[in-house]
Amino acid sequence: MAVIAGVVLAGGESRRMGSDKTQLVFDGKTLMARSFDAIRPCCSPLLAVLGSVPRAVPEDVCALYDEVPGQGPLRGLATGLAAARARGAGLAVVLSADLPLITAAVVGELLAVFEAGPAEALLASDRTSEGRARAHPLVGVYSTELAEPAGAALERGERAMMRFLDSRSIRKTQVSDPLALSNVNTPQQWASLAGLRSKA
Ligand SMILES: Nc1nc2c(ncn2[C@@H]2O[C@H](COP(=O)(O)OP(=O)(O)OP(=O)(O)O)[C@@H](O)[C@H]2O)c(=O)[nH]1
Repeated sequence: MAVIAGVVLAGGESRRMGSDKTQLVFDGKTLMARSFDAIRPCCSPLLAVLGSVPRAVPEDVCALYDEVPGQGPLRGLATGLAAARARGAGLAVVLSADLPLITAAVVGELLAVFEAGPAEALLASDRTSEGRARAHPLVGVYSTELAEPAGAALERGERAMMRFLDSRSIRKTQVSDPLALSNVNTPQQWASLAGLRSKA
């Protein structure tokens, strides 16, 4: 069976949140743990890509550190894909660690769509309130062969993940549960999510 790694990027600084958002607890679990719960059914090995600072990771997860810290999610992606490839994985599901509503069902959908028409990456997408398609690069399936071009782009000074991805062969797909793609960046977003929950 093909090896599909599960990679969670969790090396950010959470400046807008003001405290480490990967360790915020939603429904009894940290956001980092929730991302791993979503990929665990389909993926092994499980890798957490931290920046340079150690963080708690689930027991079955291998913690890695960015090859060069402080360069943002594109470096986390390059580090995670290189480590996944070194462990024999041709593909990796890549998630951020700030997705309170992410589900294994969405991850399963992405893998099924990827297999139906492979590309270098398949990104989940939803629609903005103006109806424009919006891709979520940190909810996606990636060929681990992108590790090298991502590293080369970083060497050239590129930091913007979407600019790098737009230069590659990528596909986007709308998922059936767009709320699952909501990520939290600020205390206001976190509070409104908690409000949503208390109404449920
Ligand atoms: N490994 C790694 N992950 C990162 C890095 N920067 C951000 N991430 C992760 O990528 C995801 C999206 O991060 P952002 O919200 O864009 O950045 P952040 O640094 O966490 O937050 P801000 O400081 O508010 O921008 C989160 O899961 C972060 O933990 C990085 O330099 N390395």
